[in-house]
Amino acid sequence: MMVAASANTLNQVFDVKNDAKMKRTMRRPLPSGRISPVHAAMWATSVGAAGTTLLACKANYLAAGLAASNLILYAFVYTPLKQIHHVNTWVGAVVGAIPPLLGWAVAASEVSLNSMILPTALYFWQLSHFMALAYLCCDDYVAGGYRMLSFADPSGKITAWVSLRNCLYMLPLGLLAYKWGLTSGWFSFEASLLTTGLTIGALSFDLYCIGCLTNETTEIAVVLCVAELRDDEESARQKREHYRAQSRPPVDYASVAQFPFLPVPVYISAQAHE
Ligand SMILES: CC(C)=CCC/C(C)=C/CC/C(C)=C/COP(=O)(O)OP(=O)(O)O
Repeated sequence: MMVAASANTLNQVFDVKNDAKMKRTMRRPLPSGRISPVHAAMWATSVGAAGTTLLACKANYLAAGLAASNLILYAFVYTPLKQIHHVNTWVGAVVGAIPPLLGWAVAASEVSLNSMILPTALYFWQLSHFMALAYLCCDDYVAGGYRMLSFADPSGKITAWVSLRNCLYMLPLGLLAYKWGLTSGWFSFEASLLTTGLTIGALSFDLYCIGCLTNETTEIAVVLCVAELRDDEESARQKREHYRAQSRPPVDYASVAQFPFLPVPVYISAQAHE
């Protein structure tokens, strides 16, 4: 927890200017000025060093090494990469997948094939999660200066496909955990039920983006598809707005559950906040 807190804090220290430009993150302690970057950096350094030392002394060097390397991967590789290339999402998914491996290393003093089930599930889940987030908050990410796959994908078709593909990869993991003797049959059943639910959600996202769940005409979809292949980011943004204005999802789908993976962030204007 201490090393994760340190990594998260460093991420927010490095991203402070970008986070200040995004509605989703602008009210966090650093961009809103409630905590200074120097204060945060000092906290991150001390808690990170203390956490790694504790792991090395009270658990084992494997756990301490995993924690320290994950901190470096998160704060010094993933964080700058967010502004350079959309591959950042795949790197970030590795970062988020390491904590259960770390827990395993603490308990067993080793990592084995068995220990990879939960990290693998988290890796695939995060890709689906961040694809949905990058699609829903696309303009916010553009404003923040980050690079996401959804930027050059105004119709959302590629983003939705990546989301669906990673949900499909999650489907057999519960069964695999049971086959490897890690869990009970009930766990396997419940995990399969949950991942099937996620996959159905991702499938509806996919169908929505290819136009099957909207009143959008095939003609618009084809025009946008061709436009995507040759457009720059600004015209991609205009096309995305045009696309959203043209294609309305079914009322229930939009109003009851805009997307099944996560609640859509609620933006409170600065005036309303005061
Ligand atoms: C031991 C150790 C170091 C564990 C780290 C665990 C951890 C904090 C994982 C988070 C992974 C991740 C990609 C977060 C998103 O960051 P983001 O910068 O994209 O999120 P944001 O846009 O909301 O700031």
